[in-house]
Amino acid sequence: MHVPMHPGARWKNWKTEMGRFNTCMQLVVAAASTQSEQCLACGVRYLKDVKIRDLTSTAAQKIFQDKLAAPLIEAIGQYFELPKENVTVDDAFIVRYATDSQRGLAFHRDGSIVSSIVTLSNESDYVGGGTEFMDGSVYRPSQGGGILFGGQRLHGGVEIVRGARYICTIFFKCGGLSCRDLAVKKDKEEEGDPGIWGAIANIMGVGQ
Ligand SMILES: O=C(O)CCC(=O)C(=O)O
Ligand SMILES: [Fe+2]
Repeated sequence: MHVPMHPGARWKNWKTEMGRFNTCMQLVVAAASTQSEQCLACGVRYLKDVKIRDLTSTAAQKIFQDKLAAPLIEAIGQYFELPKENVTVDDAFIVRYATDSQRGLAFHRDGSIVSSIVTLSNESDYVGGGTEFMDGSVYRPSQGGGILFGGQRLHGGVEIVRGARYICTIFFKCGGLSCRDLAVKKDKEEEGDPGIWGAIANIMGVGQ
């Protein structure tokens, strides 16, 4: 199996592991039913992301573990030359883009060492969409296909123009190494909290 890693790569064997449509849809349905349970319990409306660890379906949890996380960790060990026994899922989500809610995602870095984005929707279910990198390349794998890339590489979600696009986004860490603290710090800065170094820079009157 050859997986080119720059700047985002299709992971070609993934389709056979997932069994395509049914398995993908099981994850989407599990996300939707988790969401409606949350609705009943607390009135919160599902709009965007459902964490894999919050999925109420144990079958869906198992699909994620067996068909996605485990084989992806193998691929990460192989292609990123990381010790696979130390690579774990830090966080993972089912994300929905739709014209009536979030259409896309601005350029950003993930709080991960390596990220994977896997298409769950059928390609005829949406127009537009895909993962874009700074060199202008856009990856739009068909249902059951995915990409792996270094989480610190700037990337964004292209806006969809029709329909709904479901993806599974997975953030991997390696041992104690994740870029989560960095990501949280950057988010805070963007929200106007300058953080300790920013505060010192402000006091001293120097820019960062
Ligand atoms: O929509 C995409 O393909 C990008 C998603 C993404 O970058 C993320 O969820 O962190
Ligand atoms: Fe991302």
